[in-house]
Amino acid sequence: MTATRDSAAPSALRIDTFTVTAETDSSPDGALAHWFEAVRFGFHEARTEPEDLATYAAAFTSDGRTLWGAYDDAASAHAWDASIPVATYATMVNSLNVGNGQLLDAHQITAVTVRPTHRRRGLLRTMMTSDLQSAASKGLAIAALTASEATIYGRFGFGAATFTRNIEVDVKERFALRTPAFGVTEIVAPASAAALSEQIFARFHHATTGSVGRQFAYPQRAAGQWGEERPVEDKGVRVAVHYDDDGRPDGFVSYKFSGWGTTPYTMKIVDLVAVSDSAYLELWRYLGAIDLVQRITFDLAPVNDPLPWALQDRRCYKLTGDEDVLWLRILDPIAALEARSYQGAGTVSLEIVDPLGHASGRFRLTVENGSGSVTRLDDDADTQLRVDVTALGSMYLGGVPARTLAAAGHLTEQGPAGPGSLAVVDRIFQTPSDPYCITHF
Ligand SMILES: CC(=O)SCCNC(=O)CCNC(=O)[C@H](O)C(C)(C)COP(=O)(O)OP(=O)(O)OC[C@H]1O[C@@H](n2cnc3c(N)ncnc32)[C@H](O)[C@@H]1OP(=O)(O)O
Repeated sequence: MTATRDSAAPSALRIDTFTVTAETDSSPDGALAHWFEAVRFGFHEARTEPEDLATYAAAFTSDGRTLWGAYDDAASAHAWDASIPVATYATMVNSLNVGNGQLLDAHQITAVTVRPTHRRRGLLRTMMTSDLQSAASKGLAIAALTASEATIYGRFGFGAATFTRNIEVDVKERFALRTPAFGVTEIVAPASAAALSEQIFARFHHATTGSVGRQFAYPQRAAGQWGEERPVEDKGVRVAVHYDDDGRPDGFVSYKFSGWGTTPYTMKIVDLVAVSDSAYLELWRYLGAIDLVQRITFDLAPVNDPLPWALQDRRCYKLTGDEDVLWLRILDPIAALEARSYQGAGTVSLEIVDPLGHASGRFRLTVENGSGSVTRLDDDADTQLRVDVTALGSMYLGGVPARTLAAAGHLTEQGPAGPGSLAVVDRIFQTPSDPYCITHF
């Protein structure tokens, strides 16, 4: 474990950061155990079981996580152990599919908690501003997170960029698909499930704009090797894999029965990954054929879900919620805008407004044959559009049209060449499908 100290912490608090490695002390008295105590406290979860710490340490080592803890050395007598941080924060780097199969390293932020006794004193702001500065100086063009509340991260330049839907599907007698069946679906032996899920996710990740690479825990949870609460086997999780006509696995679903006490009898999808729309529908055909089940719930359905349109009776499909998943923060607009692909050709000049300064400036984006190049302009150059950095994050993957953000005041046409530039942005930023992120972190 390597540690550094941040002297910018609010007075009397000490911020340490450490990376988890194979040598990290995972004993109940170690810094990792104390860090977990704080995170689980922050998210209202039960205290960590000591025997789980070594498993988490191995997982975090594989993820390459850096952990932050803010410590209150001046805690009064009888207060919780001063070695348990009063605030936590963690980062790792994973790839983000920015469209057209292009993967860009994204700086991921997770495990943000501040103890109620220490909230609203600027602890989050201290950790976040110092971390974003460091990520930008390492050359990471984008930071990403999934947010517990929509009100926290806009002030740091993050905009909601991908969305999913919560659905309930009635799988009683009237459930049937109108699409022709293809391939086969098999129940997977528990020992093979993690590797198969990884293999299928890798294909999905390369094919899906908005997907982020998964941390160590994902295949374990998909396979039931890890349960929802603890990294120990959950024997209630079952896994089915769909194989295409050539016998190649192209989708999996892992699911768990909610119990005979739940009515209607409900199967909850733990994870579902399909590399094509047809594999997705075949997994639903399988789910709809499970006997004794009346309802299936899924929290990560795509916004433009083909399922209701493939059902004989689209009213089997009920939308129960709408969620933002990935929030993006552009740190380097030149690298970020040049990494994604575009539709056709067009030119637009932008003034990016970023209160933290990372993406501030004036830029010209020139798109030819779907590729973009970006030039920094003089600070007093005329530009056609003024855009908040949060809006740039929201429109970056094509998930939110610029005209929608403009209507909400986040984007404004300006200057003599401004009129019409919004339409140009909407045309060139359009993507063939909605960005779709099915990974929380
Ligand atoms: C990526 C993730 O991990 S998402 C999980 C986020 N964590 C949680 O939801 C756990 C419960 N909440 C918490 O632990 C804390 O309340 C946190 C982490 C959200 C905020 O920590 P704090 O140290 O209190 O934030 P800090 O004092 O730095 O506030 C910075 C600014 O954000 C604002 N802010 C902080 N939390 C919130 C919130 N939940 N809603 C709205 N505004 C907020 C503050 O008012 C402040 O605004 P200002 O700069 O305009 O004055």
